[in-house]
Amino acid sequence: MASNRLAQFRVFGKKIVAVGRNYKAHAEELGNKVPEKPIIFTKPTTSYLSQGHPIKFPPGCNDLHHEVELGIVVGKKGYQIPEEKAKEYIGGYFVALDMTARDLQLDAKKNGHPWTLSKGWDTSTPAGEFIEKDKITNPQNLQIWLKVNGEMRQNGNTADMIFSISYLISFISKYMTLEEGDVILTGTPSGVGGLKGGDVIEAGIGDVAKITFSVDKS
Ligand SMILES: O=C([O-])CC(=O)C(=O)O
Ligand SMILES: [Mg+2]
Repeated sequence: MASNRLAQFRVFGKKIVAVGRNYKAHAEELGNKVPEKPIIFTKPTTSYLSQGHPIKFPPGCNDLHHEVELGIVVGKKGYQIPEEKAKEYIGGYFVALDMTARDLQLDAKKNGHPWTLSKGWDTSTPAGEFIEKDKITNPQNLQIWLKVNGEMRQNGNTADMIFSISYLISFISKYMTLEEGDVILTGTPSGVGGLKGGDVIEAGIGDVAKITFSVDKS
């Protein structure tokens, strides 16, 4: 991928594919079973938010949660990608937040309904700048962390993913073509929690990348 700007994956990326409960400790903290195969959902690209703009509460939400995640930017088109070739399809990385209206999601879960609105409203995917692939030697050994108002809330390591990045690329592409600029959100470690208006979120991947976003409850 030539340019290193977020705009790059906005322009080319057609979809955001997200993975749920990919860290045992997070599945358990919300009282969910540890999955035997990846739980996949999608978010619209209109949910992207770049730094300098506030995260908004969606209508009807009183329990807005942060979820920091390692984002993978797909580097080239592929369908039914073998796991051993998956790394060739990684174009780069970014720090992402999979913002979640936990009360709306709980309601959807109870009724067996999709999570789309609880994960997909405008501003629900705050994203950092594109990180070149060669800046990260081992994406399965990265600290991912998130602070709210300076206090550490999430502090995990990508080594603890249940399903590896290569496995996820192979699994997702069995069903849908991955295209250049599409992104995969690889799931959140434990420590998710509620936010209020005026909170400031800082999150990052080790010392490679950091993002800052404020929360607006108006
Ligand atoms: O909402 C959830 O708990 C599922 C999810 O996105 C994650 O695990 O990252
Ligand atoms: Mg998530």
